[in-house]
Amino acid sequence: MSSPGLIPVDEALRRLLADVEPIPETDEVSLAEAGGRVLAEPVVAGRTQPDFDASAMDGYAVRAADTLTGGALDLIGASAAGRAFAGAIEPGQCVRIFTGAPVPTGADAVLIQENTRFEDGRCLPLEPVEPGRNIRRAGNDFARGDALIAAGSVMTPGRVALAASAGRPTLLVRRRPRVAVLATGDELVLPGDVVGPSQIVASNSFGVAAFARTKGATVLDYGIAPDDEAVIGASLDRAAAEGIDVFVTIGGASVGDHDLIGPVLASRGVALDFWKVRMRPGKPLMAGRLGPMRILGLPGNPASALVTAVLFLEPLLLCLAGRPAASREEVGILGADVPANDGRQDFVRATLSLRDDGRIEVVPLPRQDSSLLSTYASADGLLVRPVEALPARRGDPCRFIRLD
Ligand SMILES: Nc1nc2c(c(=O)[nH]1)N[C@H]1C(S)=C(S)[C@@H](COP(=O)(O)OP(=O)(O)OC[C@H]3O[C@@H](n4cnc5c(N)ncnc54)[C@H](O)[C@@H]3O)O[C@H]1N2
Ligand code: MOO
Repeated sequence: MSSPGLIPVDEALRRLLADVEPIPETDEVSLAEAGGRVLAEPVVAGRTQPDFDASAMDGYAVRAADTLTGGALDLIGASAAGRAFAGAIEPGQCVRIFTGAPVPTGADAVLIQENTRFEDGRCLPLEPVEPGRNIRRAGNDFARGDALIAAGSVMTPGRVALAASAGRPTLLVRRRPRVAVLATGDELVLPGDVVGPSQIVASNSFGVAAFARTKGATVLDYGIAPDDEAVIGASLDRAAAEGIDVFVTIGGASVGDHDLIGPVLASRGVALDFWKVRMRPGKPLMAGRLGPMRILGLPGNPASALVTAVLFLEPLLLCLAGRPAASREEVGILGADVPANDGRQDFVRATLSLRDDGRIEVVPLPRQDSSLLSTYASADGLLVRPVEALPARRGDPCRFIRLD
């Protein structure tokens, strides 16, 4: 079955991301706040690590040649992390040393304590060590001036620690994309409010906002607008005035008499990049821009709003943050037979589990109606069924996207 007038998911994504520029503004943040942020400058080492030869083990700093003779060594002092031994080791001497401590002058190896016997104040090496053994050379990790982390990198925990080690208390990162979320619909009330006849509790904006935050955005909740063009329009104007990068509306994206997002955007002269995508759920998805502000009109059905957020809002946020928006599709194994697909690319809510052979088994959940939040919330991923896919059997390879 063909679906005229709908554009393929890939094409919609291409149009959405066509000329997105990374947000140029930056924030200076402390290291404590830097995790997950995108670096706006390279991190260059302001120091050398370690900046002295350091012991990698607890034991004795020795002259390696002295351990070949089998004779006992005189203990002349100790070197601990933070408290170096001030003197130098002469032939026949050793210094007690601990992991991370500076290796004393004259020593060229560290003998681990398990390979020694201590008798009458003297240390007897039980086996020889070669020069350099158990010593971390100065500059082994990095040297002052080394380029450590490139601009545009996401600050993973390891990179935050590296920046700390390089001596940086703060970092320049790209400003987070600012997202405003507006729920629309006369039927909506806030969670906790009295639900009148024919009303429902607004849920999607909370899910979409939580999602956008986990993807690095600052999110403003614009609340609920009734099905009223003036109110929705005022919200759009507010977003433009507040410097919002992505204005996300939920609901009112379809063709009914009360679906007003399209008319409101038209009234502000917004040319839509696309409307209606060849996908399920999420067909009535619209995208446009008002000046520099991107607008994503997500469909109102809960699973449709959340799936389109995963497929479109996430890559848009990544691009705005200057991060590559690579495909998140992975290969798994079908855990159940699935029927042939029609003309819309299907994103089937599914559970994922690790099989004994290390592959991921993807099992579609039984009820796929796009109004079902209970199904969405118990899904670990989305089974991706291409347009017009043939029936597939349990055990066949398949593609899926993880939900996190
Ligand atoms: N004649 C047609 N009707 C519909 C079509 C179509 O192509 N032709 N598409 C259907 C599809 S697919 C979807 S998805 C929905 C989406 O329509 P809207 O974006 O206009 O969404 P609404 O009508 O406003 O709401 C749909 C549904 O979702 C509930 N909703 C809305 N907002 C929220 C919210 N923030 N939290 C929780 N639930 C929400 C709303 O009450 C409705 O039940 O249109 C189909 N119709
Ligand atoms: O695609 Mo609608 O998004 O099927 O419910």
